[in-house]
Amino acid sequence: MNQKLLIINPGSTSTKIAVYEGEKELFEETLRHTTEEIDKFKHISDQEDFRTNIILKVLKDNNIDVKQMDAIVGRGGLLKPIVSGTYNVNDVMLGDLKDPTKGEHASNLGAIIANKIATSIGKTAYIVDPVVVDEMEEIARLSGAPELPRKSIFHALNQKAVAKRYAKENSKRYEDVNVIVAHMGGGVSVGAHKKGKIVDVNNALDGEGAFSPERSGGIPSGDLARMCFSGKYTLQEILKKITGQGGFVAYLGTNDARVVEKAALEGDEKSKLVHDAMGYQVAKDIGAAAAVLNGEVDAIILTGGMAYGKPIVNLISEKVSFIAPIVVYPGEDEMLALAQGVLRVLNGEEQVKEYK
Ligand SMILES: Nc1ncnc2c1ncn2[C@@H]1O[C@H](COP(=O)(O)OP(=O)(O)O)[C@@H](O)[C@H]1O
Ligand SMILES: CCCC(=O)OP(=O)(O)O
Repeated sequence: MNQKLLIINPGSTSTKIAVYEGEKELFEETLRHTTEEIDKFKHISDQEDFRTNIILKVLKDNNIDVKQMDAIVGRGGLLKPIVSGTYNVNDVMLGDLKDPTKGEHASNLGAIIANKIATSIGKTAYIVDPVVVDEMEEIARLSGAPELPRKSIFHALNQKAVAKRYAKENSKRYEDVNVIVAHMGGGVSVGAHKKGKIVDVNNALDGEGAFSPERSGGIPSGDLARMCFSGKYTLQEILKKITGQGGFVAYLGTNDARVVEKAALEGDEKSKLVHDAMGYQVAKDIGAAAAVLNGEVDAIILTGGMAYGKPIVNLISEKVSFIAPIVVYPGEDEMLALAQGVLRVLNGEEQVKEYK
């Protein structure tokens, strides 16, 4: 009999919920969160009740009985760097996710909420391919400051899922293709996938790569250092400028790319400039990833919520289609990928991993 799974996927601008029976989606809903809603909370872990309550309400409103679930699956957050796979939620993991000094991102809530619901019904909670999956080559880890090595923090789950989908749709194995994936969500990551490994990717959380609806992306380091020591800001305020209140939020006061796109199309010059600048930066990162892959690129995949936006897709495509064919998978395949990761474990095809 097919197993029933509740899937919980907290993103920086949304909470996505799904129920699967085997690989069949029975229910899916995306709840979008405005900057005002999210900004009320000092720490990500403070959002636990807010997001849990809306999840339980959505389930109730749709007559879904959580007790019927065989397992609960959450998006995995800011843990120590680990290999790709399915992990059961344990106390060490929960301790790291609840410790704000280890990093803060909405994905931390995936395991926390999944565990809370799983415990209440006596079932197990899992995560799959958390944002800290690390397959970077050694050469990619060096920044110019030895005490500040580069880190692999990105949309690992969807990057892997869409790259595998591309390979399958082209009758190839993921391990036999080179692709560049640009995930454009609340954060933006551009990954270079070389024969089944993501050998380089920007840290999508912490001030690397293109700016995004709510992140600064890479910013001038010297000016940032001077801003930090100007006496005008606390550490918390500076970190917020990088993650949460950067990008579209800083320029335009919204994390909603649909609002920015609409204003740009209606002639608002600032919205158009900011919208186009983000596309320009993503295109530059795709060019850099092509260099990582020595120009041997089978496809460039544009994905994430913003890949629904035709103007941004067109802008990026115009700049990088000389490198390889463009494939657009709007939204993400994260819910199915979370379900599949746990089904492989429940069906005995894969060993569950233990986070230490
Ligand atoms: N139809 C659309 N056109 C353009 N942008 C969109 C569309 N739908 C969603 N988005 C934007 O995608 C971004 C969120 O992407 P998503 O991958 O869902 O992110 P997250 O998981 O970080 O919440 C938001 O800025 C949202 O406004
Ligand atoms: C923490 C990296 C992944 C990321 O940025 O996710 P969102 O786009 O959901 O914020």
